[in-house]
Amino acid sequence: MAREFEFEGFETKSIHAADPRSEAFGSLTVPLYMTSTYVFPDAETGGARFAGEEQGMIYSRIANPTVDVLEKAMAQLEGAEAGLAFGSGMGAISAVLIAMVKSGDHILCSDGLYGCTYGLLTMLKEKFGVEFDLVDMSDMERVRAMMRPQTKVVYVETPINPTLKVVDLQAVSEIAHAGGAQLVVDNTFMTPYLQQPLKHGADVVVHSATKYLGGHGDLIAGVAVGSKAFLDELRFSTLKDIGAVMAPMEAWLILRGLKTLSLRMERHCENAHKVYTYLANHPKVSKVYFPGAPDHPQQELIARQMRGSSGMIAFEVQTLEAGRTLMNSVRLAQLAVSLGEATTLIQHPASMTHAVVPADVRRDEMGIADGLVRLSVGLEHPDDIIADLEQALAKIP
Ligand SMILES: C/C=C(/N=C/c1c(COP(=O)(O)O)cnc(C)c1O)C(=O)O
Repeated sequence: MAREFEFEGFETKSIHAADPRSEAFGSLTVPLYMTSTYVFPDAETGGARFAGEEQGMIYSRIANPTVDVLEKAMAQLEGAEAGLAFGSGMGAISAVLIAMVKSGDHILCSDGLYGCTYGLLTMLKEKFGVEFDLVDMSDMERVRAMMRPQTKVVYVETPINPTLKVVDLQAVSEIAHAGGAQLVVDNTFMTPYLQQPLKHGADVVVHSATKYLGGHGDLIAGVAVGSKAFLDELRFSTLKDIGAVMAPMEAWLILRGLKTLSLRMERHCENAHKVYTYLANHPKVSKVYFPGAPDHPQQELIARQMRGSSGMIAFEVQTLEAGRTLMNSVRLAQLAVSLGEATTLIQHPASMTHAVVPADVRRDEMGIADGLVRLSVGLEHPDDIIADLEQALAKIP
């Protein structure tokens, strides 16, 4: 079980949230329950647990003791009543959205989303008649105008993958709630160390735990946090019956990642600021998108909503060819999708993470240019990251 807190510091909570002392032997780390099923003491107990009349483990697709500790730890770090773990970020997102909508409903989204999230929305529309629209959420009048009586969910990434635009959660939540909709926020790029959307009016927060939460590029996982009532509903519906469950090993690794989350996010932020300054002054870089930019137009909102920039930077070079030359020339950064781990990663959204988005939507609504490159700034020495970019940019004719 995760302990109830008498300490306030995030750094303390993220280390002590997983309190295994209720387990046997007093192990300091959480025991790893590599089991698919649980033995009932007698038939009556088995029946009572299936009927929901008695607490207790039934089957690891429904709950697992190691995963349970992670769920409670994530709820505490995000300031939620409850958490639920999934086998991937997309598993969490699909379970939440499918639970919230039915045919004929409408989802209003930020005008930028991870490519597969857009793919999921397209599938829900084409196969199940759930409509969705993207809207520029820097214009609240436009958001209000796009709400429909059928709008059940307002779905937001902030900062947006990959353009890093920031959305005012408090303002959007007021519009969503006034229209009878729930606000779902994907907090993957920030983590609860840098941003806690529930404090700004979100109803549910989702994460790709694959990224900063695990922090070491060695797992795929997802998490949702929110009200206990909603997450209990999810557990026995779109988790249990669709089945995108998190394995106990992944939960154990994420709990280990959480212990250094605050340290790692501080270093990701620090390194990203140095890399941003380098890129912003480079003659071959035409535009840089970074929430930590000192002249960022949304400074007031960023200061109110975010504790730091995180480690993500997007920037444009003149052409797609120039971008490819750059990506083919890095030697320290790795040319790979994903983000949020110790290794600096570089990728090309238009042809990789967002290739699934129709070109007109990708370019005209999401603002993803063909020359846009996305950098997940890692934990290497910043001088080495910059020297690597310097030699790679020099290769652009
Ligand atoms: C290759 C994956 C990338 N992203 C993923 C992602 C997911 C989906 O998370 P799983 O990959 O299902 O854990 C959810 N939410 C956000 C904001 C994401 O960036 C990527 O961008 O590089």
